[in-house]
Amino acid sequence: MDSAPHDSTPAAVRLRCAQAAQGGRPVLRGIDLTVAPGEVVALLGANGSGKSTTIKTVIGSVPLTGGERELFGVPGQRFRDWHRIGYVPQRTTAAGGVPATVREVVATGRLAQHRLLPFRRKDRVAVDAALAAVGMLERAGDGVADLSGGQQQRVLIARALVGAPELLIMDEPMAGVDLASQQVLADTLREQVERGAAVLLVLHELGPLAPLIDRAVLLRDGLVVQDGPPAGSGHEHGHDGDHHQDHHHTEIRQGLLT
Ligand SMILES: Nc1ncnc2c1ncn2[C@@H]1O[C@H](COP(=O)(O)OP(=O)(O)OP(=O)(O)O)[C@@H](O)[C@H]1O
Repeated sequence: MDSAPHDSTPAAVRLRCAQAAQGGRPVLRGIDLTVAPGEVVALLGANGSGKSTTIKTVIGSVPLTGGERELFGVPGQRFRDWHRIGYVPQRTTAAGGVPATVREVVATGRLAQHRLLPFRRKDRVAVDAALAAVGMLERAGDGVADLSGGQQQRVLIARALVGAPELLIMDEPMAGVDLASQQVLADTLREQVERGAAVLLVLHELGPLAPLIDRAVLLRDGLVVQDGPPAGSGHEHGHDGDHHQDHHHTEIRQGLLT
């Protein structure tokens, strides 16, 4: 969890003064964001502050109207190595009525890997391993529509993990997830961090993931207003009794940002 990037190793994610609009209205007004290899960064902020839009500019589904984006040192427009990135969208976008089994959904996470060649044994092994990692192997043949919200979330995470990505991007992975699934997600994330993956995740509160977070980046109205170790992590600067120094830290500690 060394957050200091080596000079020769490009950041997994770099946004510089990123600007973006939603529905014709400016939403990001100049975001600077870096995720180093192996680093775990949480994006926090009130509803509408631009967290999801920031994630979407990183993966390219919302275009920048200004500023720059690099993935693994490559300008966003030229980046093609999508197998290096696992993405877990906000669950509402992938839920209801999908007529697919758990195994089929997770298998789509291998598409970038084998470039339209038929699935082979190692793909099947990878799918089973990802399902086992999130405790869903025994549900592999079930329809995703029959699962609880927390179980669906585990399936989406298995899909993102099945390609062993170097960068895992997750939008509110804990939202609407039961406690048992939250624990599975925290354990899964810890395993990814231990194998060296970088992680960028949107969170409403740090909650059970707090011990895994290297940096918390707080957004407000499309701007970064705080970027540093999460309060209470033991990494933060400052002195005991410095209560007045930074009320954003207090917001992060409380994890209540709305
Ligand atoms: N597809 C869209 N069309 C129009 N406006 C949008 C769209 N998506 C987001 N917005 C607006 O952009 C702003 C930022 O939204 P964004 O989803 O990035 O915020 P957020 O910080 O992720 O909040 P939340 O916690 O509610 O998801 C909000 O005002 C939102 O209403």
